[in-house]
Amino acid sequence: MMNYLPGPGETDTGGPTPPAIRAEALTVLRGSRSVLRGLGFTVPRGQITGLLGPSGCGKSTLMRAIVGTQAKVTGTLEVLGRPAGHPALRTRIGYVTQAASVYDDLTVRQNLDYFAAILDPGRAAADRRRADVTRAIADVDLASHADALAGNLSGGQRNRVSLAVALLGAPELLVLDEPTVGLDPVLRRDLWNLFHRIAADRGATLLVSSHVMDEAERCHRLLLMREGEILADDSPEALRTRTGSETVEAAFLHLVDEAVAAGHTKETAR
Ligand SMILES: Nc1ncnc2c1ncn2[C@@H]1O[C@H](COP(=O)(O)OP(=O)(O)OP(=O)(O)O)[C@@H](O)[C@H]1O
Repeated sequence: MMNYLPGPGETDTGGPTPPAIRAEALTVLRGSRSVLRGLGFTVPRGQITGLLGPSGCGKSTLMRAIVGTQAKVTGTLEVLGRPAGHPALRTRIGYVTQAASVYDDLTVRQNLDYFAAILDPGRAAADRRRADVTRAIADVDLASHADALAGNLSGGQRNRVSLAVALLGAPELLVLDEPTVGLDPVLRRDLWNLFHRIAADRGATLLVSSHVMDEAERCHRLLLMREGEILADDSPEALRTRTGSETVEAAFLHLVDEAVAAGHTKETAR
């Protein structure tokens, strides 16, 4: 079951702009296991939403469902007003997986030229492509390495090339799967500053996963996950206040304890 709503620029329903993402009773099977179970949440436009939770809780699976590459998805999942995976969404979403997707035998600029040519083909678009590539390289602060072979870059620099590829075409929604993993504190800070610039300057929506709880404090909103379910969908401040916690990490642990206690109560009542 996938609902359909017209996107911007299409036959208008006259209603308000839909959220960047809306899920209702969203379930995903991997093999025969239910790895996402009845999720319901919305992701607002123009903000950074953090998707946080321990390893294996289903963050990557949820991101794959959102970008339309995950099989066995049931329930409602709308992205920018369209059902997830709709062909019209391809150029409106940028997706960065955990493994950097770059060609080692091409330079940074050649990598971007290649992906730009797929996104925006044809001779007539050559000037636009060149400008787009130069902007994306500058956005991720790699102008000084534009002519370096990707294979000679550090892990953090390669991650930034992947991010630059996702920024081509100025997508409305960026889905970034653990983009800061393995980066040193300075690079992590710089990348988060870049995410905020992208949201503020372009009004883009960012969904960023992490299992490092201190990154939660950098997000406008949080989706906290555990074992295939959403534990909380709120701002960091509201979460801390609601749970009487000093940090989002403490709030998360508080919510886990609550969920475990509720589970025990249910078991005992049976
Ligand atoms: N190809 C697969 N086939 C079957 N089950 C899978 C497959 N890939 C992942 N899973 C299972 O789905 C669940 C969710 O995995 P997922 O990769 O979405 O978690 P995650 O929160 O992104 O983890 P991490 O932070 O370690 O990347 C896990 O229990 C995992 O074992």
